[in-house]
Amino acid sequence: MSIVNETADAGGLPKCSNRSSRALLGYAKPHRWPLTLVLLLTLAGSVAELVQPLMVETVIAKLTSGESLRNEILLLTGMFMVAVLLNGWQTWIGQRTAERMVLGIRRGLIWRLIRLRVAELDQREPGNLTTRVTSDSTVVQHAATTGVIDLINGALHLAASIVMMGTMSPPLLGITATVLIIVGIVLGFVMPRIRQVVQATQESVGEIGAALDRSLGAARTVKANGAEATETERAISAARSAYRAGLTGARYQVVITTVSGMAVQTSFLVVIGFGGVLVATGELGIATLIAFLLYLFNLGTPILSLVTGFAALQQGLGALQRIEEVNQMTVEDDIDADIGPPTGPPPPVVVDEVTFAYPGRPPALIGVSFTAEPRKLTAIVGPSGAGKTTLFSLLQRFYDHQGGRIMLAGDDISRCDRAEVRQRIAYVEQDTPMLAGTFRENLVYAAPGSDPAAIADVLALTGLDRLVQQLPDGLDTPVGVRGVTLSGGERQRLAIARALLRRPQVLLLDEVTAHLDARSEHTLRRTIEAASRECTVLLIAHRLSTVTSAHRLVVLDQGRVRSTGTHAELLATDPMYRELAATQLLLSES
Ligand SMILES: Nc1ncnc2c1ncn2[C@@H]1O[C@H](COP(=O)(O)OP(=O)(O)OP(=O)(O)O)[C@@H](O)[C@H]1O
Repeated sequence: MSIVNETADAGGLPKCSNRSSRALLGYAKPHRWPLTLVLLLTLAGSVAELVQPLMVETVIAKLTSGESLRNEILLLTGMFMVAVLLNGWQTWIGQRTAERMVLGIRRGLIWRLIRLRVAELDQREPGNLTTRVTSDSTVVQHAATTGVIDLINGALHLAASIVMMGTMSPPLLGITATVLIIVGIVLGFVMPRIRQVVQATQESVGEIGAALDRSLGAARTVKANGAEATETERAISAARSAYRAGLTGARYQVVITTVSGMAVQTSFLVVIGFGGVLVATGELGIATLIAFLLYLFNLGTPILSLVTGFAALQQGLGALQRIEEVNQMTVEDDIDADIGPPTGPPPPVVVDEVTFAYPGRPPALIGVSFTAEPRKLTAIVGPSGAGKTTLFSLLQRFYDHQGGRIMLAGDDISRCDRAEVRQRIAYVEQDTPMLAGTFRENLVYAAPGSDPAAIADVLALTGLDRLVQQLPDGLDTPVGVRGVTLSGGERQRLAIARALLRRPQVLLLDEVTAHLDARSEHTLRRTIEAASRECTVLLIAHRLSTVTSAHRLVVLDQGRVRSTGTHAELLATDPMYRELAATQLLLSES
């Protein structure tokens, strides 16, 4: 089944449609006054158009009686000038309102996307989310401004034309109305389908974004695996879906414009024929017939306004559904509190019977309990998949634990604002991502006001001072996209320096020694020891050599705490730990 059909088959459309229409009006509401002004100006332009056939009728009447046309010509010139000026003003106000609206939509989306909960982000592709800000927002903006105005203007213009035509000749209006009803039926059939097509197109555009984001984000992996063809096909297949949906949309557009064009032309011919008979029998004046024909001819304008306004509205509703999806996603709304740097001595971290499962997965942590003492190093060890990183994610409140408590200085962190928790607990991730920018920007990322002395201290503590001296522009040297110009070890030390600069009370380090050579590891061990004299340090380690001197080791296995103790105690009591140590040739060292 094609994407178009899949979307078209989605159930619950009327309900969605009402919700989306309300949401669309919600976006237009803050701009109601400028939009009203634009509408009034557009209506003024329409009135000028509507008056013209009447004036032509007068001109023809005066021409036949040989009267002077001076006043009419002056009036026509004045109306023309006013119409041009009003049109310019209306265009400016309309465009400015449209830009303001799209800014508002984008601002809201950006705010939410950056605050999405980690659980939401786990399920979605970033590229697809991005296109909602870049692409869907403009479609909605077009619908809420141009679409709504075209629709109202078209409807009023059409109604006024029909009234004028009715006053001139009811029989000729009857002919015209029959044709208009046919157009209405066709529009009623085609319009809802346009919305489905637009939604399908926007989904495909989202997929193109997601596919490219995936390939470019992992460009080296793609190249190293020779996966260029697969990745190209993935993005192009989404582009093809957009193309197919676009073509279906184009077909509907053709149906609409052809039917409305033919309707106007047919009624024009019939009115000429029938009107000619009325003129010949003296039931209708020639000037009135010409004025009627001009109204009929000009009917194309309001019909086109109605059609384009309706189509824009349908398109907007389609795109709006994707924007509304973002508005339904859960966000972290407690991270904007202005919380100063943590004060007081470092607290213990008490993990008490904590249980957690990812959605649809067996529990990743089951009844985990231990205490990390302040100013001490607590190491978390255990085989891959044991739940070590998950534990850190809970400590950062990336996810909320489902059972038990995590206490920080006597407070249950699930009752604290995330802003406060993250201000007190610094986290150095496993793959230490860097941001494009300079070395300094990455260093002071979480502590922008740091003074040069504090920066020099952390650089010395992490052994980065020598590297910075060698960089061409020192701290102001760019580190490249995702820090590619630094080695893995340098990135890790920079990430630790960044965390330390914040002077946190608790420091979480996830596999920070993974990329280090013996010398760097030695430097880092000293750094960690120094940090653990200042704050509560929890360290996930695969390489036991980094944690043999830890105050306490917590051995996790399949989501449970298997044992706790010092290195020596665990060697004596825990066979699995002894085996881990043995595989790393530690037994001979100890
Ligand atoms: N975002 C996620 N969604 C669903 N399941 C997850 C997610 N992250 C981890 N898991 C699962 O949870 C379990 C624990 O993973 P976790 O990353 O905490 O282990 P770990 O001990 O840190 O492993 P490693 O040492 O290999 O990094 C694993 O079974 C993993 O597949």
